[in-house]
Amino acid sequence: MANVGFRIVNHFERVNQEIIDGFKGIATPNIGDVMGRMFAMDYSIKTVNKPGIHVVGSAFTVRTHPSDNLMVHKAMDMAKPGDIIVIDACGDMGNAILGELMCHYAKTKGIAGYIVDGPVRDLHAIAEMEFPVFAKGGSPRGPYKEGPGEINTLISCGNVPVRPGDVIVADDDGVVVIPREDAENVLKKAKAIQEKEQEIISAIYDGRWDRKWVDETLRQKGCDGLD
Ligand SMILES: O=C([O-])CC(=O)C(=O)O
Ligand SMILES: [Mg+2]
Repeated sequence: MANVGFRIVNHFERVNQEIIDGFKGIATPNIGDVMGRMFAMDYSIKTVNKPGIHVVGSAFTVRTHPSDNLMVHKAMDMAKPGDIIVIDACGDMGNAILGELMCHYAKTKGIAGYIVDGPVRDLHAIAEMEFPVFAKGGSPRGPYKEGPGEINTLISCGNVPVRPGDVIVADDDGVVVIPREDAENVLKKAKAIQEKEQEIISAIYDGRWDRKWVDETLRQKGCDGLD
């Protein structure tokens, strides 16, 4: 483990599959809200897929030198079915970190998707094949294959820390990261929020949505012009 910046960690704990599967169908805003609104990635990391995408998996992390994908190729060979490869490319927009070939290969391995703090390429082909990819944008510039980088160490992606084994949920709104030891608790709370929001929607259409809090809050904050 001495070669800081160029090393691979082979073993880490994944969250129980039942808990990971529990997040299927729960929208990212509901999950983000129950973590203090602190664990959602930056808006710039968004889907390059067609609308309606929703993916859940276990983080398999890569930190790569900007514009280089050597360690991402190694990660594809190592990741397990259901893993989402989360790539910290230092937020650099120089060169695409992956493209359609790497998506086809990942798909055959049962890898659930890619999240990239950087650009990708072959956008049309990726959208057509419906393999989940979230990135900062597109670029035709291809990646180098020189290294260095790290696999399965702490990374930062979209301004959120991500550790291998954290739970990732991504949809049209973006990406949330659930710290692995908190996954069960966050799942319970996110389900409760989802139910509560359904209740609110019913209340809106029944004319029962309580709006008193808006004026109360404005009054408390000293706003002029209220009745
Ligand atoms: O050349 C690369 O490594 C990335 C790429 O375009 C692909 O995977 O299709
Ligand atoms: Mg390509």
